[in-house]
Amino acid sequence: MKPDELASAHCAPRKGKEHALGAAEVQRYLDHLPGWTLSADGNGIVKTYRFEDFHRTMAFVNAVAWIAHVEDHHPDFKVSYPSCELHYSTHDVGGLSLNDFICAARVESLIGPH
Ligand SMILES: C[C@H](O)[C@H](O)[C@H]1CNC2=NC(N)=NC(=O)C2=N1
Repeated sequence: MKPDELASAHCAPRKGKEHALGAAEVQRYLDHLPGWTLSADGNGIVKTYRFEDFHRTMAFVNAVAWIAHVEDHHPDFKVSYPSCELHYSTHDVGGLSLNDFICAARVESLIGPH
């Protein structure tokens, strides 16, 4: 999939090692997702979003939760008063799949320029 197609794609059940993305493909997608980086263990992608106050942070958390519900793909959240760290990884492949990048791209579209 081309990186600019991620935000309009939908997650699909992806289970098993054959759906794990290789390092080159991971880097190609990360290059199109500003602020997203590989997690320390290399099995996930992370980004911290910053907000003016708790209300805005929680509005973001709820919007991302809706994406998770619709796409049936679920991030870990680390929530503080002015920030939310998102962590996407695909447990079913033991690493990164296309689903992680689709959701990250959808969050980027949701939040707009920042
Ligand atoms: C059946 C269902 O699609 C799977 O259990 C989904 C649900 N949400 C998921 N979320 C994440 N982050 N990783 C998964 O492997 C995963 N699997």
